[in-house]
Order: sequence, then C-alpha cells, then structure tokens
Amino acid sequence: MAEINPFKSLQEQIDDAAAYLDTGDDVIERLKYPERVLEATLSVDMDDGSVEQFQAYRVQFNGDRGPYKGGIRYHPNVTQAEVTALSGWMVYKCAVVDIPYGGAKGGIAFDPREYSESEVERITRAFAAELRPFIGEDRDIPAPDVNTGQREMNWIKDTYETLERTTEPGVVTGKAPSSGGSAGRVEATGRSTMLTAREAFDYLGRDIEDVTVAVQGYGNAGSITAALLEAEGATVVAVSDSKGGIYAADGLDTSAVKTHKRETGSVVGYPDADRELTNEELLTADVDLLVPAALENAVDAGIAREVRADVVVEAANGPLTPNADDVLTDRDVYVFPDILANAGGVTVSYFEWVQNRQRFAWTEDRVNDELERIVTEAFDRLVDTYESTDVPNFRTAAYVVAIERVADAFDDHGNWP
Ligand SMILES: NC(=O)C1=CN([C@@H]2O[C@H](COP(=O)(O)OP(=O)(O)OC[C@H]3O[C@@H](n4cnc5c(N)ncnc54)[C@H](O)[C@@H]3O)[C@@H](O)[C@H]2O)C=CC1
Ligand SMILES: O=C(O)CCC(=O)C(=O)O
Repeated sequence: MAEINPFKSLQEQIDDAAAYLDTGDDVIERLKYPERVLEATLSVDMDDGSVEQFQAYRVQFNGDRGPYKGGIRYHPNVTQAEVTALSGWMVYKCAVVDIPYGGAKGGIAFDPREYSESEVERITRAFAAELRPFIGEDRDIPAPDVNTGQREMNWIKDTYETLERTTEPGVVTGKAPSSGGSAGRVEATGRSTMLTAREAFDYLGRDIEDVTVAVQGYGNAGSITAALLEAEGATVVAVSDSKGGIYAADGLDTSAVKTHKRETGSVVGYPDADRELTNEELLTADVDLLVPAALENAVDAGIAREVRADVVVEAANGPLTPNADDVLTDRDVYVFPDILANAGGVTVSYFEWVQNRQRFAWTEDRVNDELERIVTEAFDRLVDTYESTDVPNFRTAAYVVAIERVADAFDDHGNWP
C-alpha cells in the first residue's frame, strides 16, 4: 500500500466539509495548518551508561476555542506529519463535543517496550522539561495516547511542577487518581465509542443485543469498547492486537481475553477462541459492527471493498484512508467518525481539568452521566446535520459542525494584522 500521509487526509476531510459551508476560503486555509510545531531531540542516559537520542514533537494546531489539548504517543512510527494530523483531529474533536479547547498532540519516536521503566521515566521527564515553556493548564494540556497512560502523565506533572515550583495538577490529564486524575478517565474513550455505537444502532432501528462486533486493537480504547459493548448485550466475536487476531462465533469473554493479554502480551493464544485471524481477516469479518481501535490507515480502499460490517465506529484516530472512506460511503456502509466516537477521552480529560481547577472530585457516576449527555447531544447534532444537508456521510457532517464552531470562534475574537 502506498504510504498515506495522515496530515493530507485531515486536509482532505476539511476540504470535503468546506464545500457545504459558507466559511471563507481564507479561514478554511488557516484551519488546515498548525499554528506551532515543537521538535526536540532528547539526549537521555541509558541504564548501561550510554546516551541515546530521541525525536520528540508537540504540535499546537489551533487555539481559537481554548487552550491546546491532546495526548502524547510513544511509538516507533511517530513522525511530525502524524503528530500534526493527530493535533488537527483534536481541534475538530473538541469542537464536535463542544468543549472549550483547541487541539494539540505530541509524540516521541520510540518503542517503550524496548526500554526499562527507569529509561522510559528519564525519556518522559526529558520531554516534559522541553515541553515546560509551552504547556500549562491555561496554555496546552497533554494527556495519554498510544503507549502512554497514568504513569507517564504523573511523571510529566511532577517534572513540570518541580521546575515551575508550583502545584498545577491541571497541566496534564489522564493522571492516576492519587495525583488528581478523574474517575472514569481510563474507560472514557471506549465508553464514548460504545455510546456512539449504541446510538448508531438505535438510529438505524436495530437492537444492539443482535449486533456482532469485531474490534481491531485491544489496548485502552479497544478493550474497553469491547467490554462495554458486551455489557450492552452485543456479541464480540473477533478482536486483535499487533500480534494477530482471534475469533469465537458464540462470542469472546472480553474480560478473560484482557486477562490473557495482560499475562501473555497478546490476545493470540487465548484458549477459548475457535480460531486465529490475520489483521485483514479481522477487518473483513462477517459482523455487523467493525471497531478499528489501533492506528491510522488500518483500512485502505482494497480492504474497504471487502468489509462486511455495515456499520463502522472509529475508536482509533484516522483508521480509514480517504479512499477507504469513499468506498464505504459508496457501499452504503455507515461510518461514525473518530472525532465523535473517541471523544470521550478528551471529554473526561476536560472533566478532570475542571475538577483540578476546583479542587473538587466528582463521583464516577457523575463523570459517566455527564459524558453520556455530551456524546448523545453531539450524536443528535450530527444526525440533524446529516439529514438536513446534502453531506454524503457522518464524517462530513461532523466536520461541518466542528469547522463552523472553530470558524465562529476565530471570527468572534478577530485577527491580528
Ligand atoms: N487512550 C486514549 O484516551 C485515546 C486513544 N485514542 C486512539 O485510540 C487508538 C488506540 O489508542 P490506545 O488504545 O490508547 O492505545 P494502546 O497503546 O492502549 O493500544 C493500542 C492497541 O493497538 C494494537 N495494534 C497496534 N497495531 C495494530 C495492528 N496493526 N493490528 C491490530 N492491532 C494493532 C496494539 O497491540 C494495542 O493493543 C489510537 O488511534 C489513539 O490515538 C483516541 C482517543 C483517546
Ligand atoms: O484526553 C485528551 O486530552 C486527549 C486524548 C487524545 O489524545 C485523543 O482524543 O486522541
């Protein structure tokens, strides 16, 4: 497959939506490019006494609606183009669910599984020290993404607070509750994916209890989506991770699969599966709902022609190439986009930030109720836009809603010469 630049995909998505908006071309052009890119080379001491260098990025794409917000990814394939796309998707995601943030994203190009815990800590603290002048609870607020979680967020908060000689828990979200993290943040991304799927099948007049599901990627987003869909009565028949997939016609026990992955490092080898699947077999499995929950560009046009699910709900950011999107639209497959379906993560990050600023912790029930309200309202707004305009699909509907909100904020605050 030819390499697809995710930043170009983002720009195409914006252009697709712009055709349905009155927003001026000059504003649309501005909304297609990042405001600021930080690239840092981190020189870090390794356990054996050597020094290794790591490329790190933080892209602040747009701050018209509030402080920059978005996760930090550790992965060998991290590039400036990828981080830029991810930062742009954050802008439109925050706008779709109407929370008061702009968008940013960060990443370090390395595989943390190849390093000791103390090496990962030094790499993270080195990055936090470089980020220090650019972040802050009113400026730019990092959070977890692929291969990062509470541990890394706690280190970033501690490094920042130590260097700034302050306490500012809202400088990052996705922290452990002991460091000011919110109840429900770990589950939040999967919860919004489940809520989007539930609303989608309801909208299509179908019972979630009759739905079979395949989930690509069994990390934070994928495994929680699978568990919450199972709790809603859906049957999760196929899941995968970077080592391969598994299938069980009568349904997998999502919790037992998670335990197996924790103990062995993969879903592969789970003893109660009927058989193993390749990545492509998983994406084209005969199911009602496909949830891509791994990385960008997982589904290209060739795979899209073979997808048998008639509903796709994106837990990952950018899992479909633009051509795959076109193929699925032509085939009348409903795609509910990432900027709605995985927005639960940043929404509960927002709740965490509010709690940090108020020094007042919410209960998990309150977090989940507020999240459900925000996701269902955003879903309804997308449906209204989809039905009242000529947009071809829910992704374009989502960008129409989001771009309008960002452009309004830009218009309202005016421009510098
Ligand atoms: N963690 C969060 O709060 C949020 C995550 N997301 C997005 O969700 C996606 C997954 O992120 P997380 O679950 O946080 O990461 P994670 O690191 O917890 O899990 C990623 C999973 O994807 C699997 N994977 C990687 N390559 C694969 C492949 N080719 N085929 C099948 N599985 C593969 C990995 O083995 C792992 O199980 C990313 O696109 C991320 O940007 C979006 C919103 C928030
Ligand atoms: O929780 C956050 O602030 C951002 C999560 C994230 O990186 C994402 O939604 O892709």
